[in-house]
Amino acid sequence: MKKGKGGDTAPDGGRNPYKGGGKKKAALKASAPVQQDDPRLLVPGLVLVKDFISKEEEEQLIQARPETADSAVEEREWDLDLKRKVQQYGYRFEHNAQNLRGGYLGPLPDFAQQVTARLVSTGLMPYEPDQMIINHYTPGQGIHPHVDKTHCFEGVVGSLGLGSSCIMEFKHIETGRRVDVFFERRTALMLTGEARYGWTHGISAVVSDTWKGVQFKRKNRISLTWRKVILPPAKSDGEPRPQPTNDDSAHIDEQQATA
Ligand SMILES: O=C(O)CCC(=O)C(=O)O
Ligand SMILES: [Fe+2]
Repeated sequence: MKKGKGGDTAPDGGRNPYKGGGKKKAALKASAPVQQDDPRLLVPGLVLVKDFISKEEEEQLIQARPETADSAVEEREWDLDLKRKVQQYGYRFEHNAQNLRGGYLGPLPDFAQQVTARLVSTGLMPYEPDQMIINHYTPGQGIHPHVDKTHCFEGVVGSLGLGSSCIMEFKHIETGRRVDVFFERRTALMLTGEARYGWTHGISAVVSDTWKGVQFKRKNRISLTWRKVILPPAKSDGEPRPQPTNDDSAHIDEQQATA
């Protein structure tokens, strides 16, 4: 897999096209299956791949999460600062400061290696991700509407939902138009292009979701989110020193820093 800056290997992999220097939009991969209502049309750049992993893989990932993992998996404390439990791998994003000054925590974990590789080999992720966040939600927990920080992360962000379905709410930043998307468990949800930069996404803090008249009770839900960080050039000692510029004022979270 060719490494490099976003945009050189895949559709919409580049920097924020809303800030100039945008890359031309390319067609979505023909092979990517899409769920009901074709959300690509409603939220351009949104890609949903149903059954991206099998039920067995889902179970393995849930069991392998670090709090229950054997010694092969790096022990990692859950970060309880937010209203949901969070763990991070790769580069650490500081939720309070909204930057990458948390430094490098090490490679992405082995237990997620297979699914990470699949994201890349299928072309969904146009580069090797070097940051992964695990969110753990109990019923009634969610995530505020936000745009994943554009000064910290490249143009494609991928999430995989485990254990529970939910509704992800998209809101167009300029028009306020809202689109709800049923985010089924085992589905890979990719934010590219306009979906990445022009819309917020969030999950309501509710105990059940109603989709097409059917009520879905929330269960414990774990999501894995892969991103590639935007790093400044390494310092002379060879240690990468994340020093993102704070050019993201147009894309702040609606309510608080969450992503
Ligand atoms: O839980 C999810 O599916 C979404 C997580 C998310 O948006 C994020 O961590 O930025
Ligand atoms: Fe996000």
